[in-house]
Amino acid sequence: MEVIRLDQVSLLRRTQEEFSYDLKKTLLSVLEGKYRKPTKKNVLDSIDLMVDKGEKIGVIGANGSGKSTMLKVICGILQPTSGTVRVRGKIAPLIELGAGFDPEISVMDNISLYGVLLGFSRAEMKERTSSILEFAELQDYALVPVKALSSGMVARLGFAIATDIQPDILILDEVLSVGDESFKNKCKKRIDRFWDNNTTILVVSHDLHFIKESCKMAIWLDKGVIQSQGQAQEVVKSYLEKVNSQ
Ligand SMILES: Nc1ncnc2c1ncn2[C@@H]1O[C@H](COP(=O)(O)OP(=O)(O)OP(=O)(O)O)[C@@H](O)[C@H]1O
Repeated sequence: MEVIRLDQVSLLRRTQEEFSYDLKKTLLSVLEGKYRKPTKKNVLDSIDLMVDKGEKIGVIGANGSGKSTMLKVICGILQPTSGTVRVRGKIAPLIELGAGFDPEISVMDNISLYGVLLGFSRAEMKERTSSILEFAELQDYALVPVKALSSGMVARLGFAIATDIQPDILILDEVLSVGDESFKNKCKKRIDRFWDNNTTILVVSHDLHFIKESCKMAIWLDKGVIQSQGQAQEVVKSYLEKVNSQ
């Protein structure tokens, strides 16, 4: 059964020049005749993708090739400029952990808020609050505003909420670097459990050995275009051939 489908998905983003827009610099460059109109670039270009339930897919490619952007489009964090995205089931986006938190309200209230963003009801989140606090090891911080937590604690909380129950789809960006060593081990164990079950997993990584060993399928993105997709062993092989020939 198909759980993710992208049809002709493209996403335009402003280039860095426009991003760091500076009026004084712009005026000067106009006066000096050096002004260049800022451009937009296709960060994702006509992506077609179909993912079946339970598949484990590695996403590889050079820096800036659009891997994280594609995952964010699948999670609904970014809207494509054109094309359609269809996702069936509950997604746990382990990407930009805690980005949806409200720093002014308490850890407990953020658990409800974040859970609702992920598609769970408030009543459901209330029942799960204690197990989430326990996993995040933040029981003593339940009533503290999130702005008073360290960044590692925020990431731990985000991870604990998103993975409290087994998601249908797990989105992982890079090897998890959440919290300290002992917390990392705890996260790894939880993810390994999802890996053994029927969860659909998409993982971005530069660790090609890990992708070959852990994922059956892989996608190679190059400048926003899918260069190749198929068996992980084959895709990694052709990616390495291209890299080594440069
Ligand atoms: N907030 C942003 N505003 C404008 N452009 C962005 C933004 N975030 C990323 N980009 C651009 O989108 C392109 C793809 O970035 P993305 O982060 O998806 O690449 P990536 O393949 O995940 O790279 P990496 O391996 O370095 O993590 C890059 O050219 C980057 O400069």
